[in-house]
Amino acid sequence: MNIELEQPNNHSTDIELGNSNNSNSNNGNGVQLSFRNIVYRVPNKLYGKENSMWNKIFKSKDGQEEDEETNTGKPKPPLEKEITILHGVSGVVEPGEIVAIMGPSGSGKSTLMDILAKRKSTGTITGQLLVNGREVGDAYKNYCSYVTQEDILLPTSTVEETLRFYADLRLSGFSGEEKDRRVAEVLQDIGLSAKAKSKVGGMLPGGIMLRGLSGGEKRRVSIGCGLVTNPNIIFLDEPTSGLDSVAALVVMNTLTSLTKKGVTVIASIHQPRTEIFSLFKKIMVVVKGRMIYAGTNILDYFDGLGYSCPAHVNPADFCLDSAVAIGESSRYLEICDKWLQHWESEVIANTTTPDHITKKRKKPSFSYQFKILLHRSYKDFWRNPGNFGARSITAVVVGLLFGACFGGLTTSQNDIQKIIGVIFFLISGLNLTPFTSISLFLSGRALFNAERAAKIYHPFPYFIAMMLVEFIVVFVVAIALGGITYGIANLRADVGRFFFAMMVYLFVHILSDLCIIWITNTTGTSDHTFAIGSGLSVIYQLFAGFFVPVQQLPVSFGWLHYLNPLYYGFASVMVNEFEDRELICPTDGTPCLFPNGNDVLKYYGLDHWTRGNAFGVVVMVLFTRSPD
Ligand SMILES: Nc1ncnc2c1ncn2[C@@H]1O[C@H](COP(=O)(O)OP(=O)(O)OP(=O)(O)O)[C@@H](O)[C@H]1O
Repeated sequence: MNIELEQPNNHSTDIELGNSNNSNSNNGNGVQLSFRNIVYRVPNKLYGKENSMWNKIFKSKDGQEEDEETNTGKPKPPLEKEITILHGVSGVVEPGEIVAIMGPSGSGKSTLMDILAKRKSTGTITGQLLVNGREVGDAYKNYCSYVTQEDILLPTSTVEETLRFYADLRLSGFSGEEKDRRVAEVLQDIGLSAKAKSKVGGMLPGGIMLRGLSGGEKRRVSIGCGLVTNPNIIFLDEPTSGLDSVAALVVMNTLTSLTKKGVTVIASIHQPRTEIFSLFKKIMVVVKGRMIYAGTNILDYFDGLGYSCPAHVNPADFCLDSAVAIGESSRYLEICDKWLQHWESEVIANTTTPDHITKKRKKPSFSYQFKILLHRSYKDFWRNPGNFGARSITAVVVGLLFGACFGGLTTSQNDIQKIIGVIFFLISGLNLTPFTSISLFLSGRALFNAERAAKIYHPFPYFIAMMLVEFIVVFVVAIALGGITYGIANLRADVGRFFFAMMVYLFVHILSDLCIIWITNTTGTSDHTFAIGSGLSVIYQLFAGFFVPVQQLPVSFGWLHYLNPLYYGFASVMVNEFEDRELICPTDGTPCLFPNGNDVLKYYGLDHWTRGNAFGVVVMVLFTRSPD
């Protein structure tokens, strides 16, 4: 990212967020947001390819490039290294104003809003972004909140808990009572005091539907999350999209009531109905990355350009249609220039800068973030027992089935292959179980991404809290599956060796779980996670040393087993089971293949391992992978 917002003459401000004393009221102190000459460019990914393609097509036979002047008449294509998305956009939003950013699809509304909310992390941005006439640097985010189009909320939390979570993480330094009071105020602001104890609801990971709030109510909870910090400006990406007309109007009334408390509301909208359109005090129209109007009387302005709104036509529809028509007309640039001149000569001249306010916000410590995140994860875990239930019941059933197949094994030669089989299939089963949680990890990822975009916590405490709760399931699954099978299969009867085997199974399971979490977070889709994860598992199992002892693997890729954590898990449990163990030889004169467990280890190429060394590698792999 390359942000080059120009510094105005005024110096950057020291910012101080109200402490507990001003938590009761909303700011009362709206802020003026002005942006000047915002230009946004992104690299043109097609630049290189397009260049060579056009060169091939339009090079004449003698190697000269052709253009308008040559006999083909075809113009040379514009081969710019960067695409300009916004071309010098300027505007002012006054304190307590409610502003709609409109424009045809792809005109740059979301881009402009992301830049105004300082959420753009790619491309080059130039221009000025001023709060009450001053540049406020990194502290800008203390002034504003951003509400995304999707309501990504934790379904198992109540409305009150959701807001309290934001209050805990964003109102550092406030006492518990002050946070409660702030949450109560926000509940009132969004009109959901009566639903404070209702669960948000929605589709739980695994497909169970939890009954909860309506779409409009969820949208208001999302707005509430943004209001907890008492922001001066709130940005909303299409706040009414996806809602029925009544719910959309309720959301808009909520936003309008905020402006009466001094909050500045800026929303991108598509085609609102007339009642909603009329609630916006100012309309900004962006067409092809340029502002063509920003003001309170759009219909008159368009009328002056020759676009008159017919009677009984939704003015929002009319504005959008006119914007499209302007974008396609030959007068487009002329109209943009006209607006620019008007902006420079009249709007800037008549704009006064309100008094400056200061805001400062303390960040909660990592340990406090961890505490809050752990508390929420723990509650979510118990309120959504489906995944835990399914995974632990499956572990018990599979353990019993393993027991049925491998029950009551002895150390006779006939049972040795079965002992090795049960050891391998336990490792393999624990490697595959995390696949049942892909949807759980994916929903966690969506929530994490949304909350991280709002920068309410650091990923590290989130990851540790999430893993600690996940550890409960992993522990139960590993011990249930491993313990039941170990007991019924009558593996080596030694308390120390039993606990050692359980430890290895637990670590192999944690490692496999982390692997699936990592793939889920990287790919972001269940299909890709399943494809990559299952491919990896097959390779891991193939090279674990069970199907083909490692010394018998082809030399060219036999080394792969060194990279395979399942191999080390398998090796440590095998050594645990067989080292220095007398095995029963046949008495009928049949040759005795493995008179001692050490012979089994030798046959499988595991005789150079101690159980501690092999387990040590599993632990090492776990700790080198966990930061992922
Ligand atoms: N990082 C980027 N790289 C390349 N193109 C981009 C990038 N960001 C935005 N654009 C392009 O800029 C244009 C404006 O995008 P933007 O999402 O702001 O439009 P919009 O007006 O919000 O559209 P819609 O109403 O359909 O959401 C689009 O053509 C988009 O493809």
